[in-house]
Amino acid sequence: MGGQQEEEPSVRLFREYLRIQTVHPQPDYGKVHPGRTVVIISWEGTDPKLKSILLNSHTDVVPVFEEHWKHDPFAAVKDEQGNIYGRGTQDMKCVTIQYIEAIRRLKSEGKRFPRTIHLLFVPDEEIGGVNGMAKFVHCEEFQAMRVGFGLDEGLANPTDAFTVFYGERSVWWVTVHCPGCPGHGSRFIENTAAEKLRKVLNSFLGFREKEKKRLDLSQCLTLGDVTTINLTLLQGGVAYNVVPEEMMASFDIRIPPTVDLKAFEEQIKTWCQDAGDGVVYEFHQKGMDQSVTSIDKSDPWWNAFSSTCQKLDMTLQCEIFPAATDSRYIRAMGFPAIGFSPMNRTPILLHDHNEFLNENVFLAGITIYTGLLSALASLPPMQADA
Ligand SMILES: CSCC[C@H](NC(C)=O)C(=O)O
Ligand SMILES: [Zn+2]
Ligand SMILES: [Zn+2]
Repeated sequence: MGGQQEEEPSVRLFREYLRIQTVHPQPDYGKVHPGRTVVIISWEGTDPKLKSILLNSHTDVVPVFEEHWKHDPFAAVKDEQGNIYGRGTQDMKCVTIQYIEAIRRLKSEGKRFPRTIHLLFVPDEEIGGVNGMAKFVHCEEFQAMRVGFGLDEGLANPTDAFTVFYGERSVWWVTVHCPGCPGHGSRFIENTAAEKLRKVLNSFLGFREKEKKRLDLSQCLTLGDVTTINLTLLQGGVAYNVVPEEMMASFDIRIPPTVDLKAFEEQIKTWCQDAGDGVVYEFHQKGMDQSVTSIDKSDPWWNAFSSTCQKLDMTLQCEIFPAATDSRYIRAMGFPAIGFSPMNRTPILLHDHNEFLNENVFLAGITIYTGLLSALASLPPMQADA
Protein backbone atom coordinates (compact mmCIF):
# COMPACT_ATOMS: atom_id res chain seq x y z
CA MET A 1 0.00 0.00 0.00
CA GLY A 2 0.98 3.62 -0.41
CA GLY A 3 3.21 5.52 1.91
CA GLN A 4 4.23 3.89 5.19
CA GLN A 5 5.66 0.47 4.37
CA GLU A 6 8.99 -0.19 2.69
CA GLU A 7 8.37 -0.13 -1.06
CA GLU A 8 8.96 -3.23 -3.16
CA PRO A 9 12.18 -2.72 -5.18
CA SER A 10 10.36 -3.61 -8.41
CA VAL A 11 7.76 -0.90 -7.74
CA ARG A 12 10.59 1.52 -7.07
CA LEU A 13 12.21 0.60 -10.39
CA PHE A 14 8.87 1.00 -12.21
CA ARG A 15 8.40 4.48 -10.73
CA GLU A 16 11.97 5.41 -11.60
CA TYR A 17 11.35 4.41 -15.23
CA LEU A 18 8.12 6.45 -15.33
CA ARG A 19 10.11 9.54 -14.41
CA ILE A 20 12.25 9.30 -17.55
CA GLN A 21 10.57 11.57 -20.06
CA THR A 22 10.45 9.37 -23.14
CA VAL A 23 7.52 11.43 -24.33
CA HIS A 24 6.86 12.51 -27.90
CA PRO A 25 7.64 14.66 -29.78
CA GLN A 26 11.14 14.59 -28.25
CA PRO A 27 11.57 11.40 -26.25
CA ASP A 28 14.64 11.28 -24.02
CA TYR A 29 15.75 7.82 -25.18
CA GLY A 30 19.30 8.61 -24.06
CA LYS A 31 18.29 8.25 -20.42
CA VAL A 32 16.85 4.74 -21.05
CA HIS A 33 19.73 3.32 -23.05
CA PRO A 34 22.53 5.81 -23.67
CA GLY A 35 23.75 5.92 -27.27
CA ARG A 36 21.36 3.22 -28.47
CA THR A 37 17.94 3.28 -30.07
CA VAL A 38 17.22 -0.44 -29.84
CA VAL A 39 18.49 -2.58 -26.98
CA ILE A 40 18.50 -6.37 -26.68
CA ILE A 41 19.23 -8.17 -23.42
CA SER A 42 19.42 -11.93 -23.76
CA TRP A 43 19.25 -14.71 -21.19
CA GLU A 44 20.74 -17.62 -23.01
CA GLY A 45 19.00 -20.96 -22.74
CA THR A 46 20.70 -24.29 -22.08
CA ASP A 47 19.81 -25.34 -25.63
CA PRO A 48 20.37 -22.18 -27.70
CA LYS A 49 19.62 -24.07 -30.92
CA LEU A 50 15.95 -23.93 -29.97
CA LYS A 51 13.84 -20.98 -31.07
CA SER A 52 13.66 -18.16 -28.54
CA ILE A 53 11.07 -16.21 -26.59
CA LEU A 54 10.92 -12.53 -27.51
CA LEU A 55 9.68 -10.06 -24.90
CA ASN A 56 9.09 -6.83 -26.76
CA SER A 57 8.34 -3.44 -25.29
CA HIS A 58 8.45 0.10 -26.62
CA THR A 59 10.16 2.80 -24.60
CA ASP A 60 8.26 5.84 -25.84
CA VAL A 61 5.04 7.30 -24.47
CA VAL A 62 2.41 9.65 -25.88
CA PRO A 63 2.13 13.33 -24.88
CA VAL A 64 -0.02 14.57 -22.00
CA PHE A 65 -2.46 17.41 -21.37
CA GLU A 66 -0.91 18.23 -18.04
CA GLU A 67 -3.70 20.55 -16.90
CA HIS A 68 -6.10 17.57 -16.83
CA TRP A 69 -3.91 15.41 -14.59
CA LYS A 70 -4.37 15.29 -10.84
CA HIS A 71 -0.65 14.55 -10.39
CA ASP A 72 2.44 15.43 -12.40
CA PRO A 73 2.38 12.77 -15.19
CA PHE A 74 6.14 12.28 -14.91
CA ALA A 75 6.45 12.19 -11.10
CA ALA A 76 5.09 8.64 -10.64
CA VAL A 77 3.02 9.69 -7.63
CA LYS A 78 1.57 6.82 -5.61
CA ASP A 79 -1.66 7.55 -3.72
CA GLU A 80 -3.09 6.00 -0.54
CA GLN A 81 -4.70 3.16 -2.52
CA GLY A 82 -1.39 2.25 -4.09
CA ASN A 83 -2.42 3.67 -7.50
CA ILE A 84 0.64 4.87 -9.37
CA TYR A 85 -0.07 7.77 -11.71
CA GLY A 86 1.99 8.54 -14.77
CA ARG A 87 2.18 8.50 -18.54
CA GLY A 88 3.23 4.99 -19.47
CA THR A 89 1.94 3.26 -16.32
CA GLN A 90 -0.27 1.14 -18.61
CA ASP A 91 1.30 1.82 -22.02
CA MET A 92 3.69 0.13 -21.53
CA LYS A 93 6.39 0.85 -18.98
CA CYS A 94 4.66 -1.53 -16.55
CA VAL A 95 5.20 -4.46 -18.90
CA THR A 96 8.86 -3.58 -19.50
CA ILE A 97 9.63 -3.64 -15.79
CA GLN A 98 7.48 -6.73 -15.20
CA TYR A 99 9.50 -8.63 -17.84
CA ILE A 100 12.76 -7.55 -16.18
CA GLU A 101 11.58 -8.33 -12.67
CA ALA A 102 10.20 -11.74 -13.67
CA ILE A 103 13.56 -12.67 -15.15
CA ARG A 104 15.37 -11.30 -12.09
CA ARG A 105 13.18 -13.49 -9.87
CA LEU A 106 13.70 -16.61 -11.98
CA LYS A 107 17.47 -16.05 -12.02
CA SER A 108 17.61 -15.49 -8.27
CA GLU A 109 15.78 -18.79 -7.81
CA GLY A 110 18.57 -20.43 -9.80
CA LYS A 111 16.30 -21.31 -12.71
CA ARG A 112 17.63 -21.98 -16.18
CA PHE A 113 15.55 -22.94 -19.23
CA PRO A 114 16.30 -24.64 -22.54
CA ARG A 115 15.12 -21.68 -24.64
CA THR A 116 16.77 -18.28 -24.78
CA ILE A 117 14.70 -15.31 -23.63
CA HIS A 118 15.33 -11.97 -25.34
CA LEU A 119 14.24 -8.65 -23.92
CA LEU A 120 13.82 -6.12 -26.72
CA PHE A 121 13.40 -2.38 -26.10
CA VAL A 122 12.33 -0.39 -29.15
CA PRO A 123 11.62 3.30 -29.81
CA ASP A 124 8.86 5.13 -31.70
CA GLU A 125 6.00 2.64 -31.45
CA GLU A 126 3.67 5.51 -30.69
CA ILE A 127 4.44 7.15 -34.03
CA GLY A 128 4.07 4.01 -36.12
CA GLY A 129 7.42 2.29 -35.51
CA VAL A 130 8.80 3.32 -38.92
CA ASN A 131 12.24 3.93 -37.41
CA GLY A 132 11.68 1.38 -34.66
CA MET A 133 10.26 -2.11 -34.94
CA ALA A 134 9.31 -1.80 -38.63
CA LYS A 135 12.98 -1.36 -39.48
CA PHE A 136 14.42 -3.59 -36.80
CA VAL A 137 12.62 -6.76 -37.97
CA HIS A 138 14.62 -6.48 -41.21
CA CYS A 139 18.00 -6.23 -39.44
CA GLU A 140 20.38 -9.13 -39.04
CA GLU A 141 20.22 -8.66 -35.25
CA PHE A 142 16.54 -9.59 -35.39
CA GLN A 143 17.26 -12.64 -37.53
CA ALA A 144 19.98 -13.66 -35.10
CA MET A 145 17.48 -13.76 -32.24
CA ARG A 146 15.79 -16.74 -33.92
CA VAL A 147 12.37 -15.87 -32.56
CA GLY A 148 9.95 -18.68 -31.84
CA PHE A 149 7.26 -16.79 -29.98
CA GLY A 150 6.75 -13.14 -29.10
CA LEU A 151 4.98 -11.25 -26.36
CA ASP A 152 4.06 -7.59 -26.70
CA GLU A 153 1.61 -5.13 -25.19
CA GLY A 154 -2.14 -5.55 -24.73
CA LEU A 155 -4.78 -3.58 -22.87
CA ALA A 156 -6.10 -3.37 -19.31
CA ASN A 157 -9.38 -5.10 -18.47
CA PRO A 158 -11.77 -3.50 -15.94
CA THR A 159 -13.18 -6.90 -14.91
CA ASP A 160 -11.53 -9.87 -13.17
CA ALA A 161 -10.51 -11.25 -16.58
CA PHE A 162 -7.39 -10.56 -18.63
CA THR A 163 -7.55 -9.67 -22.33
CA VAL A 164 -5.22 -11.43 -24.73
CA PHE A 165 -4.75 -10.29 -28.33
CA TYR A 166 -3.93 -12.81 -31.04
CA GLY A 167 -4.13 -10.43 -34.00
CA GLU A 168 -4.73 -6.84 -34.97
CA ARG A 169 -6.89 -4.93 -37.39
CA SER A 170 -5.18 -3.56 -40.48
CA VAL A 171 -4.66 0.18 -40.50
CA TRP A 172 -5.64 2.07 -43.66
CA TRP A 173 -5.23 5.81 -43.74
CA VAL A 174 -6.89 7.10 -46.89
CA THR A 175 -7.26 10.57 -48.41
CA VAL A 176 -9.98 11.10 -50.99
CA HIS A 177 -9.48 13.95 -53.46
CA CYS A 178 -12.61 15.60 -54.83
CA PRO A 179 -11.93 18.00 -57.73
CA GLY A 180 -14.67 20.33 -58.94
CA CYS A 181 -15.54 23.45 -60.88
CA PRO A 182 -14.48 26.68 -59.16
CA GLY A 183 -16.32 29.99 -59.23
CA HIS A 184 -17.97 32.81 -57.28
CA GLY A 185 -19.47 31.84 -53.93
CA SER A 186 -22.74 33.63 -54.78
CA ARG A 187 -23.68 31.33 -57.69
CA PHE A 188 -25.05 27.84 -58.32
CA ILE A 189 -21.85 26.39 -59.78
CA GLU A 190 -22.29 22.94 -61.37
CA ASN A 191 -20.22 19.91 -60.45
CA THR A 192 -18.54 21.34 -57.34
CA ALA A 193 -15.93 19.63 -55.18
CA ALA A 194 -18.25 19.96 -52.18
CA GLU A 195 -21.08 18.03 -53.86
CA LYS A 196 -18.69 15.17 -54.59
CA LEU A 197 -17.29 15.39 -51.09
CA ARG A 198 -20.80 15.04 -49.69
CA LYS A 199 -21.30 11.79 -51.61
CA VAL A 200 -17.95 10.50 -50.43
CA LEU A 201 -18.80 11.32 -46.82
CA ASN A 202 -22.22 9.69 -47.15
CA SER A 203 -20.71 6.46 -48.49
CA PHE A 204 -17.88 6.19 -45.99
CA LEU A 205 -19.88 7.32 -42.97
CA GLY A 206 -22.92 5.28 -44.02
CA PHE A 207 -20.75 2.18 -43.89
CA ARG A 208 -19.45 3.36 -40.50
CA GLU A 209 -23.03 3.51 -39.22
CA LYS A 210 -23.76 -0.05 -40.41
CA GLU A 211 -20.65 -1.43 -38.73
CA LYS A 212 -21.45 0.43 -35.52
CA LYS A 213 -24.97 -1.10 -35.49
CA ARG A 214 -23.51 -4.55 -36.14
CA LEU A 215 -21.27 -4.14 -33.09
CA ASP A 216 -23.95 -2.57 -30.88
CA LEU A 217 -26.49 -5.31 -31.63
CA SER A 218 -24.09 -8.19 -31.13
CA GLN A 219 -23.49 -10.07 -27.90
CA CYS A 220 -20.21 -11.58 -29.01
CA LEU A 221 -18.46 -9.12 -31.33
CA THR A 222 -15.80 -6.78 -29.95
CA LEU A 223 -14.37 -3.63 -31.52
CA GLY A 224 -11.60 -5.68 -33.13
CA ASP A 225 -14.19 -7.70 -35.09
CA VAL A 226 -15.77 -4.84 -37.03
CA THR A 227 -14.48 -2.21 -39.44
CA THR A 228 -14.30 1.32 -38.10
CA ILE A 229 -14.12 4.38 -40.33
CA ASN A 230 -13.54 7.83 -38.93
CA LEU A 231 -13.31 11.09 -40.81
CA THR A 232 -10.19 12.61 -39.29
CA LEU A 233 -9.07 15.42 -41.62
CA LEU A 234 -10.87 17.86 -43.95
CA GLN A 235 -8.93 20.08 -46.31
CA GLY A 236 -9.81 22.54 -49.03
CA GLY A 237 -10.99 26.05 -49.73
CA VAL A 238 -9.26 29.40 -49.93
CA ALA A 239 -11.89 32.01 -49.07
CA TYR A 240 -15.57 32.32 -48.02
CA ASN A 241 -16.64 33.54 -51.45
CA VAL A 242 -14.57 31.24 -53.67
CA VAL A 243 -15.89 27.82 -54.64
CA PRO A 244 -12.73 25.69 -54.43
CA GLU A 245 -11.31 23.52 -57.18
CA GLU A 246 -10.54 20.70 -54.73
CA MET A 247 -11.66 19.38 -51.36
CA MET A 248 -10.15 16.46 -49.52
CA ALA A 249 -11.30 14.11 -46.81
CA SER A 250 -9.04 11.75 -44.87
CA PHE A 251 -10.22 8.66 -43.06
CA ASP A 252 -8.72 6.41 -40.40
CA ILE A 253 -9.97 2.92 -41.29
CA ARG A 254 -9.35 -0.21 -39.17
CA ILE A 255 -10.14 -3.54 -40.78
CA PRO A 256 -10.43 -6.93 -39.02
CA PRO A 257 -8.24 -9.80 -40.29
CA THR A 258 -11.36 -11.66 -41.50
CA VAL A 259 -12.21 -9.02 -44.11
CA ASP A 260 -11.15 -9.52 -47.74
CA LEU A 261 -8.89 -6.49 -48.23
CA LYS A 262 -9.03 -6.63 -52.01
CA ALA A 263 -12.81 -6.57 -51.97
CA PHE A 264 -12.77 -3.74 -49.44
CA GLU A 265 -10.52 -1.64 -51.65
CA GLU A 266 -12.93 -2.30 -54.56
CA GLN A 267 -15.66 -0.90 -52.32
CA ILE A 268 -13.65 2.27 -51.73
CA LYS A 269 -13.00 2.55 -55.45
CA THR A 270 -16.74 2.26 -56.18
CA TRP A 271 -17.63 4.86 -53.54
CA CYS A 272 -15.16 7.26 -55.19
CA GLN A 273 -16.36 6.55 -58.73
CA ASP A 274 -19.99 7.03 -57.63
CA ALA A 275 -19.10 10.42 -56.11
CA GLY A 276 -18.34 11.96 -59.49
CA ASP A 277 -15.71 12.71 -62.10
CA GLY A 278 -12.10 12.72 -61.01
CA VAL A 279 -12.67 11.54 -57.44
CA VAL A 280 -9.61 9.49 -56.48
CA TYR A 281 -8.13 8.06 -53.28
CA GLU A 282 -4.58 7.64 -52.05
CA PHE A 283 -3.11 5.66 -49.19
CA HIS A 284 -0.89 7.07 -46.45
CA GLN A 285 -0.92 3.79 -44.57
CA LYS A 286 -2.04 0.49 -46.03
CA GLY A 287 -1.52 -2.53 -43.76
CA MET A 288 -1.98 -5.67 -45.84
CA ASP A 289 -0.74 -8.35 -43.45
CA GLN A 290 -3.58 -10.25 -41.82
CA SER A 291 -1.62 -12.87 -39.90
CA VAL A 292 -3.15 -14.06 -36.67
CA THR A 293 -1.51 -16.16 -33.97
CA SER A 294 -2.99 -19.56 -33.21
CA ILE A 295 -5.09 -19.81 -30.05
CA ASP A 296 -5.76 -23.48 -30.63
CA LYS A 297 -4.85 -25.87 -27.81
CA SER A 298 -2.89 -27.92 -30.34
CA ASP A 299 -0.43 -25.05 -30.74
CA PRO A 300 2.41 -25.63 -28.24
CA TRP A 301 3.05 -21.91 -27.63
CA TRP A 302 -0.59 -21.15 -26.99
CA ASN A 303 -0.99 -24.30 -24.94
CA ALA A 304 1.89 -23.24 -22.69
CA PHE A 305 0.52 -19.70 -22.40
CA SER A 306 -3.10 -20.63 -21.71
CA SER A 307 -2.33 -23.58 -19.39
CA THR A 308 -0.14 -21.34 -17.26
CA CYS A 309 -2.94 -18.80 -17.01
CA GLN A 310 -5.36 -21.55 -16.09
CA LYS A 311 -3.04 -22.76 -13.33
CA LEU A 312 -2.92 -19.20 -12.03
CA ASP A 313 -6.74 -19.12 -12.00
CA MET A 314 -6.86 -16.41 -14.62
CA THR A 315 -9.80 -15.96 -16.98
CA LEU A 316 -8.72 -14.98 -20.50
CA GLN A 317 -10.68 -13.06 -23.11
CA CYS A 318 -9.14 -13.60 -26.55
CA GLU A 319 -9.65 -10.71 -28.95
CA ILE A 320 -8.36 -8.88 -32.01
CA PHE A 321 -6.51 -5.72 -30.98
CA PRO A 322 -8.57 -2.76 -32.23
CA ALA A 323 -5.56 -0.47 -32.87
CA ALA A 324 -1.99 -1.20 -33.96
CA THR A 325 1.06 -2.26 -31.93
CA ASP A 326 4.55 -3.40 -32.84
CA SER A 327 3.39 -7.02 -32.70
CA ARG A 328 2.01 -6.53 -36.22
CA TYR A 329 5.62 -6.41 -37.45
CA ILE A 330 6.49 -9.61 -35.59
CA ARG A 331 3.46 -11.44 -37.03
CA ALA A 332 4.16 -10.07 -40.51
CA MET A 333 7.59 -11.73 -40.35
CA GLY A 334 5.79 -15.02 -39.79
CA PHE A 335 6.25 -15.35 -36.03
CA PRO A 336 3.45 -15.98 -33.55
CA ALA A 337 2.91 -13.11 -31.12
CA ILE A 338 0.45 -12.41 -28.34
CA GLY A 339 -0.47 -8.94 -27.08
CA PHE A 340 -0.79 -9.11 -23.33
CA SER A 341 -0.51 -6.60 -20.52
CA PRO A 342 -1.44 -8.29 -17.24
CA MET A 343 -3.76 -5.61 -15.87
CA ASN A 344 -7.16 -6.86 -14.71
CA ARG A 345 -9.52 -4.84 -12.50
CA THR A 346 -8.07 -1.75 -14.18
CA PRO A 347 -9.81 0.84 -16.38
CA ILE A 348 -8.37 1.19 -19.89
CA LEU A 349 -6.46 4.47 -19.69
CA LEU A 350 -3.79 4.25 -22.36
CA HIS A 351 -3.25 7.66 -23.99
CA ASP A 352 -5.81 9.11 -21.53
CA HIS A 353 -5.55 11.68 -18.73
CA ASN A 354 -4.62 10.31 -15.30
CA GLU A 355 -3.28 7.00 -16.61
CA PHE A 356 -2.56 4.84 -13.58
CA LEU A 357 -1.87 1.31 -12.43
CA ASN A 358 -2.27 -0.11 -8.96
CA GLU A 359 0.96 -1.42 -7.45
CA ASN A 360 -0.67 -4.71 -6.44
CA VAL A 361 -1.85 -5.32 -10.01
CA PHE A 362 1.66 -4.45 -11.18
CA LEU A 363 3.21 -6.90 -8.70
CA ALA A 364 0.74 -9.67 -9.60
CA GLY A 365 1.81 -9.20 -13.21
CA ILE A 366 5.40 -10.10 -12.31
CA THR A 367 4.19 -13.40 -10.87
CA ILE A 368 2.16 -14.03 -14.03
CA TYR A 369 5.21 -13.43 -16.27
CA THR A 370 7.31 -15.65 -14.01
CA GLY A 371 4.91 -18.51 -14.74
CA LEU A 372 4.56 -17.70 -18.43
CA LEU A 373 8.29 -17.48 -19.05
CA SER A 374 9.01 -20.70 -17.18
CA ALA A 375 6.44 -22.54 -19.31
CA LEU A 376 7.32 -20.97 -22.66
CA ALA A 377 11.09 -21.21 -22.28
CA SER A 378 10.83 -24.84 -21.14
CA LEU A 379 8.87 -26.03 -24.17
CA PRO A 380 10.60 -29.08 -25.60
CA PRO A 381 11.77 -29.15 -29.24
CA MET A 382 8.88 -28.81 -31.67
CA GLN A 383 8.27 -28.51 -35.39
CA ALA A 384 8.98 -24.74 -35.32
CA ASP A 385 12.53 -25.46 -34.10
CA ALA A 386 13.46 -27.43 -37.21
C1 LIG B 1 -0.52 2.95 -37.43
S1 LIG B 1 0.72 3.56 -36.45
C2 LIG B 1 -0.12 4.16 -35.05
C3 LIG B 1 -0.19 3.18 -33.96
C4 LIG B 1 -1.27 3.49 -32.97
N1 LIG B 1 -1.21 2.54 -31.89
C5 LIG B 1 -1.85 2.69 -30.75
C6 LIG B 1 -1.77 1.56 -29.76
O1 LIG B 1 -2.46 3.70 -30.48
C7 LIG B 1 -2.63 3.40 -33.65
O2 LIG B 1 -3.23 2.32 -33.70
O3 LIG B 1 -3.10 4.42 -34.15
ZN1 LIG C 1 1.91 0.95 -26.40
ZN1 LIG D 1 0.27 3.76 -27.02
